[in-house]
Amino acid sequence: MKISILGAGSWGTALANVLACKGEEAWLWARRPEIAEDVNERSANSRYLPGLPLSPSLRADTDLGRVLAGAACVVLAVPCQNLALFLREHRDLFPARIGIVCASKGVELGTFRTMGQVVRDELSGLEPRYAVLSGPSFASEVVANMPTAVALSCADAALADLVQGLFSTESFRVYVNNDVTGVELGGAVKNIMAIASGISDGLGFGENARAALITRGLSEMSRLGAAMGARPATFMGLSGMGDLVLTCTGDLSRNRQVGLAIGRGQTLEEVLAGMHNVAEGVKTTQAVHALGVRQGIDLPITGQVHAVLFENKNPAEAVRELMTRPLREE
Ligand SMILES: NC(=O)c1ccc[n+]([C@@H]2O[C@H](COP(=O)([O-])OP(=O)(O)OC[C@H]3O[C@@H](n4cnc5c(N)ncnc54)[C@H](O)[C@@H]3O)[C@@H](O)[C@H]2O)c1
Ligand SMILES: O=P(O)(O)OC[C@H](O)CO
Repeated sequence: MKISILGAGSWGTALANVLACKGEEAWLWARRPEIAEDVNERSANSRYLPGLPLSPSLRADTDLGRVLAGAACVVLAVPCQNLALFLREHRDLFPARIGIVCASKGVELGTFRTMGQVVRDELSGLEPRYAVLSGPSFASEVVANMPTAVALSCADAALADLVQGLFSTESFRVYVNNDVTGVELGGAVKNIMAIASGISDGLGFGENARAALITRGLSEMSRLGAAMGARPATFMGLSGMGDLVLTCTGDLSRNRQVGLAIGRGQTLEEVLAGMHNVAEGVKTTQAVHALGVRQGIDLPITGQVHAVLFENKNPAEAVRELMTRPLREE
């Protein structure tokens, strides 16, 4: 069975490699020819996963038509803010009723669309079947075959079964649920909390502060989710609490690294200028903050991260304001 993975950054490559290692026919679409060449000739993606050998059977190609032709299933690993345009430009290449597995985590700026909504809108008429794969999963650990568990959410039980079986290995365990909105929002909001946690650590605050941010971040994520129709229990799972803990504490998180640098005194522009990977939490902070304001949902940590990133607020002052808000019940 042919599976096409679109986006040859860290995560698309890692997921394609899981499939290739299992003997599945995984075709990775790369925007840049030098990445396709690195994968095909050296079984490596030195730009995004330096020092990590990939399966010799993994194939990459820059021709999207060739990658998509005859695919049984398509995995999307393109950054969230670029996904709509990408799908719009290439929609003619997508087969009707194709199974889509979105692996990107974020909310679209300006429209507040989750990636499921983006896929539905941009591929309307083609009736794609949609699933989202999310959870605590650093790409480099997945490529190194370290144990990882993720959530796959899908309203279509047949597609859920197929994708769960396709991706599951001894070191990559896939759990299934059908709360697509909950899984998507968990994956998006945890990136904002990872920036918050990085800022706190960068300021020199301790483990108490980080634990508070994780716990109150979970509450914030659940509040937003409830307003958007997600199930509260979903946020206690891998795509909520699991990913929140990983990215708020794990230094492999790019979002946490953005926060750390800002807490230590760099500006957002300086941090982003020095990164070649996407930190989805930056734009998702703008999107979720605006969504919260519009819908009247109380999102205090998101609001303070937004103020630090985009309103020039001093990070220490942001922490002080969070600590001195009106007292309330937990
Ligand atoms: N890296 C991880 O550990 C990890 C794990 C889980 C989920 N994710 C999610 O996966 C998504 C992709 O992240 P990543 O880590 O692979 O990012 P990355 O920065 O490593 O790579 C991004 C990839 O997207 C491509 N790209 C950028 N703009 C594009 C466009 N306009 N059209 C087509 N392709 C474009 C780049 O060429 C690159 O191949 C993000 O939403 C991220 O949150 C990442
Ligand atoms: O590096 P980050 O912060 O984008 O996090 C990567 C994954 O989302 C972790 O599950």
